[in-house]
Amino acid sequence: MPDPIFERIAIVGAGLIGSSIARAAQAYGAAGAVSLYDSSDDVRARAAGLDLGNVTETLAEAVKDADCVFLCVPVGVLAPVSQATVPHMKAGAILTDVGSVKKQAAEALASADNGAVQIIPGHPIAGTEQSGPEAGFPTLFRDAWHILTPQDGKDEAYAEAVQRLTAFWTALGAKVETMDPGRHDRVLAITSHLPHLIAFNIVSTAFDMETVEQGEVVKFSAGGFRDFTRIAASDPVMWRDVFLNNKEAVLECLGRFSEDLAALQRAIRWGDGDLLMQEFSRARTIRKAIIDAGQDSGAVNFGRNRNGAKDEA
Ligand SMILES: NC(=O)c1ccc[n+]([C@@H]2O[C@H](COP(=O)([O-])OP(=O)(O)OC[C@H]3O[C@@H](n4cnc5c(N)ncnc54)[C@H](O)[C@@H]3O)[C@@H](O)[C@H]2O)c1
Ligand SMILES: O=C(O)C(=O)C[C@]1(C(=O)O)C=C[C@@H](O)C=C1
Repeated sequence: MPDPIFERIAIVGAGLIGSSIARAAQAYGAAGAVSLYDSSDDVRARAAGLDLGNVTETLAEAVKDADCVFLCVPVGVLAPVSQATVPHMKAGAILTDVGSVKKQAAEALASADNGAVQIIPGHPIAGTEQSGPEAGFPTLFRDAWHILTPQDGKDEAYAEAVQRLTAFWTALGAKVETMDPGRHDRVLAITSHLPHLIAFNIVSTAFDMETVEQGEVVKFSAGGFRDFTRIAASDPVMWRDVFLNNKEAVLECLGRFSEDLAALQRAIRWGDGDLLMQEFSRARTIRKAIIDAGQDSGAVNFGRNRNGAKDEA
């Protein structure tokens, strides 16, 4: 095994993402030691039985000797968790996060800046609909993008910290790219946030229709609907926080989406088969381009199963 990138890392929030980082860091030798803390007594007890690293009873204990601290909590609590974490960190250590929204995360982490730690927000574009410490797996980040949104106008020590964090995620199998947080939030609004909103909504509509159709919606649910229910099974707290903290970009996408949906509705009403053909063919081309990009560069991470295998075109 190569030398670890960090002697010790700390993970705050031992759920799907936190436990996957712990597993991957150990499996690929990217960290010499791993400490974990979670505010839930139940999660701490479960994590302690999973061989993820040293599960501590306090936040301070977990982060005090860490070279890099990963905040893996819902984005709504990033500010208070950062403020509770930074005073216990070593000088020069890195504070990063995995939040699905980046403008708000950058502000939340910066609110705890004491001038002694290196703050580098981040987001792995990899996940599943599961939550909790049992749901994590070491190959989650393999071939997936990891986006870092470093702060502007920093010194050489900061650039070195960004390089080290990049090396860590690369060791976990991810492809690292840096981006402006606002741009990240606009891109993710259409590729991740809106699809989740649509899934939550369609499942909710089906739930209401279940009563009208006397239990036959669930009984005869077909493949397309089942795929939506997987996404809609995602953690409600995480997604509430995503929408509340990426409001502007999501509302912008939703406006355009509603207009395009209305055009399809109109085409169905007026029997405009040409328009339907045109739109559906375009969508098929996009799906093919995504699959081809994934095969060429290994950079697209979707439809990943727990074993890390990709889905088929
Ligand atoms: N689930 C995904 O697919 C995915 C993908 C990429 C990024 N993310 C981001 O990762 C973060 C974590 O998501 P997850 O899916 O691992 O969720 P999860 O529910 O599996 O884990 C979150 C953990 O954080 C803990 N927690 C909550 N508040 C805390 C606090 N104040 N102090 C310490 N621990 C606290 C919870 O007890 C829980 O165990 C979120 O910010 C989410 O946006 C999720
Ligand atoms: O595969 C899934 O279940 C996911 O929803 C993962 C997914 C995504 O939308 O692609 C969800 C949220 C993230 O912040 C990153 C990845």
